[in-house]
Amino acid sequence: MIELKNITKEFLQKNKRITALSGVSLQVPKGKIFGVIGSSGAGKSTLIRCVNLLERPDSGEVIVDGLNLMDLSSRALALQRRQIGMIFQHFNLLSSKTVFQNIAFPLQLDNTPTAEISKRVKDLLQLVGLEDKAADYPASLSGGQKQRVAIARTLASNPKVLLCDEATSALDPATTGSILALLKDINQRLDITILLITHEMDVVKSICDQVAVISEGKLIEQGSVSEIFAHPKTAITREFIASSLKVNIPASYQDRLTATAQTGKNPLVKLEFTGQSVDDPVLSEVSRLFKLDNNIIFAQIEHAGQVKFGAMVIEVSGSPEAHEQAIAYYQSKNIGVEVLGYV
Ligand SMILES: Nc1ncnc2c1ncn2[C@@H]1O[C@H](COP(=O)(O)OP(=O)(O)OP(=O)(O)O)[C@@H](O)[C@H]1O
Repeated sequence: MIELKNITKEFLQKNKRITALSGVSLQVPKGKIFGVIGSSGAGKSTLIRCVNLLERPDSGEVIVDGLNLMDLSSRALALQRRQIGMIFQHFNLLSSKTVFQNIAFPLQLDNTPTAEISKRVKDLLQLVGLEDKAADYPASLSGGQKQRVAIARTLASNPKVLLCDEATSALDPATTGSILALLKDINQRLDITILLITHEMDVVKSICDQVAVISEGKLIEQGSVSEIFAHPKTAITREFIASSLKVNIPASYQDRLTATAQTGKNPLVKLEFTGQSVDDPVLSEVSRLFKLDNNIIFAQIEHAGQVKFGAMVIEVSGSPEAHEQAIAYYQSKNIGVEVLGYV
């Protein structure tokens, strides 16, 4: 549905050339959700804005639904852009118009008959769960509600493609979750292809089928989400994956934690499960084999695609020899092990 071929884009900043995108190629199959993740300044916004030619690449091809947008006249491009919806981090709603009027706006521009507009807006309000907000103004809505209005407004033109420019970055985690669920619902129910950019691996993990990692204007890795989580090839990708795991040691343990072993203290061990880790019941195996006990202090195990990954912090009792053996055992199963200290 979307294909970028060898896109290059440079900007001039104070007489200096900045390469925002260099040789970027990607394909988003129809009906899929494709995420592009990267840190600040990596080129994400430039990339997504190239898809509807809000930013015109210096070279390369932008093909959407079989049409090379770079070849189109401005009239033909304007028509084609209606097939490509876009939502933004800061919603971009018209503050002087009600929720209803905001959603109706693209339909009015299209000269849609009033009765049809009324029906379509009602259906869209229902789809995004805002039936009771039709007469409200954006200022009285929460961030999540504003983004729902923006999504409804974009869907009013029946786009085939939805571009999401950091659509959840201004929202709290719970609201982020509900907007991502709405995007997934729209993708499945209306068969809309979604390309999103984000700096959060959580977003990728929760709704994307495929992901590309962008760094300094280049796509350094891309593949299915489970492939990338299972076999990250670059340090940057590994960092993004690690950033979606937030290991949390309770204060009562934190207070007692010492860097060196002491009599009467047990090691506090962090285990990291990645796509390479063997999927065995390792805690009970270790306990049986080496006669030690594991007390789980913290655990976050998740699934992305078919891959299990996550982290766990355990307090391990038993002899020092048993601890050594357990650590070697975990390592043999490709589980990352780190002794955080002693408690
Ligand atoms: N209109 C512009 N004029 C000059 N330089 C620009 C312009 N737009 C982007 N750039 C530069 O291109 C590079 C990529 O910027 P871009 O906004 O695409 O990155 P990003 O990954 O979206 O970053 P962020 O997450 O901070 O928004 C940066 O060095 C930026 O300063």
